[in-house]
Amino acid sequence: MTWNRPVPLLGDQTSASERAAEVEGWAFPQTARETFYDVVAARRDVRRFRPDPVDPETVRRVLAAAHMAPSVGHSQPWRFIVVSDPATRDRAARMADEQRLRQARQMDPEAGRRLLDLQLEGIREAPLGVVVACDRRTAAAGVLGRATFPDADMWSCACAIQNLWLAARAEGLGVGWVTLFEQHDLEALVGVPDGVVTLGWLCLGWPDERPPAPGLERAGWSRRQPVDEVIFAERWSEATPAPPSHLRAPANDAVVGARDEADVLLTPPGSLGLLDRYVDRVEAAMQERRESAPTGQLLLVAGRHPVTSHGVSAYRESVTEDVLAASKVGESAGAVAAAAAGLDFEVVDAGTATGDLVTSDALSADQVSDLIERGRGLGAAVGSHHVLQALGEVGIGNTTVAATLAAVLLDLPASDVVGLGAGADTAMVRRKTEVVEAALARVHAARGPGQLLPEEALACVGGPEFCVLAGAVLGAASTGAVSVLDGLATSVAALAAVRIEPGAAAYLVAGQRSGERAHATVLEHLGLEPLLDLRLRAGEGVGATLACAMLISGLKLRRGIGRTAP
Ligand SMILES: O=C(O)c1ccc[n+]([C@@H]2O[C@H](COP(=O)([O-])O)[C@@H](O)[C@H]2O)c1
Ligand SMILES: Cc1cc2nc[nH]c2cc1C
Repeated sequence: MTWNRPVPLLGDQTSASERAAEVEGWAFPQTARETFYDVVAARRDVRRFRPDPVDPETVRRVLAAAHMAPSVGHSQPWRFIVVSDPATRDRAARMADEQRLRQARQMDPEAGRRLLDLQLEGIREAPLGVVVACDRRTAAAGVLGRATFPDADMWSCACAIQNLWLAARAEGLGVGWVTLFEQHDLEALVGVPDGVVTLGWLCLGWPDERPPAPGLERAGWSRRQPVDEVIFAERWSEATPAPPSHLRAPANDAVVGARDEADVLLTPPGSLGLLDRYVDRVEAAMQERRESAPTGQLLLVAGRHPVTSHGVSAYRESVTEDVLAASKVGESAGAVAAAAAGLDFEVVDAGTATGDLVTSDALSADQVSDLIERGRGLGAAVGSHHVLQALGEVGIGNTTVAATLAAVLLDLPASDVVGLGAGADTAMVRRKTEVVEAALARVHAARGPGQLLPEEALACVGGPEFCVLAGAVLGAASTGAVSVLDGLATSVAALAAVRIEPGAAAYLVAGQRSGERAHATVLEHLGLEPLLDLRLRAGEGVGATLACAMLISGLKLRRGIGRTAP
């Protein structure tokens, strides 16, 4: 049965099939595009103006274009103070002249003379001045996008200036941007309050020069760099090259194909929220693998840790052996969870670390590379049968190891990474923190400052299951299979894997966020939002398995929901 596509009454009414049929359908006609590029190429910093007035309607069109500029978090922080009073323009011109003389004095005589030759009379001549101001009184943290780039509001105002400039050029008006002011002088001149800053003075009027090339270029101050000198491929060209990643994310057409496929369902696009985003990821992987049935396997990896001698776990080490044995007969939590979710199950003993982190490295470099290789083989084997690899671990004491590894990989203090593990009390948390601090101090003393390579971190403060799990992520990704992470330990292992091969990040799903302290931070660094948040601390891949069941339901929804006509 094919249903009518529910066309939304709001927003974008195009369908995925329309967009796919004509990817260039958003372009303007050829002549309009040519005109646009002509305007961009012909924009000049104009310094000489005719005294003729500018029609207020034209000024308004130009300012409205400025107001159409992009702004961070749609904050529209710009304000345009339009100055026509000749007395104010005179005072601004005098201030700029003063700065020009002051700067010329500090330059070598030749450059100074050329600065003095520069035309600044535009401030007096142009009938209008526009002081562009940025209202910065909203806290950066309150604006989407400014918490991380606090100056993005100023850049938004610069975008507005560029819009104004291009619109003015199209109208035949000239604009000259003058920043030869002391900030506070200009701000006082037009009376802006505290917390509002100016981006300079724009002279606006009919031009009395029509320069074919930039004035500073003609005056020999500078030249337009060839465009190829400012475009780098992939990375800054002076930087040392990143380690090559052999892994590739699913091709763009697979990712877009997965989304397009979802667009024709009889449900609002993206209605499954975060689950939809992860289903897109798995669908893209399945398209590349030319697979139609979503199946998965839980890989449960066990490890043993001499750090337990420091009293960091509420349980005896023998629990690890019990869980291993129970797994073999299908009675561990992980084994039962896998069966309940319809996943295949494999348990692997990765062995015992040889050091306690505090007095010696957990593993040798050779052990680490052997264990990673072993993991690669296991992950690739899972990937040869299944698109989903749920990851789990068991290892009494390994939350202390996971915390230390997270601290080393992310440069965090012990207090930010130590958690309750399988059931620590306050005294044990204190002891765990001291152990992590001691391990970090040993690493810093032995290796000095600077980041360790992921393999070095695994050797210094890792453990066998962490190496095997990191390898399993890489091995699965190499076959195009997606790894579903469980608690802190599997996530830290995935972080190490992504440090080894950045391409692996596209093949990860955060199954859950556990109660372990550092888990949220590690997931943030992986750029992953957790599907579930149940305060689990079961380990053994129980959370990953629950998330896999949900992913498989999501994939089945995708396949089962009725299709609509394009
Ligand atoms: O997955 C988690 O976030 C998680 C949180 C707390 C404990 N665990 C499990 O408990 C064990 C480690 O806890 P601990 O206190 O001995 O470090 C290990 O076998 C994990 O599978 C797991
Ligand atoms: C019983 C038990 C089972 C576990 N499975 C993973 N970690 C564990 C810790 C304990 C204590």
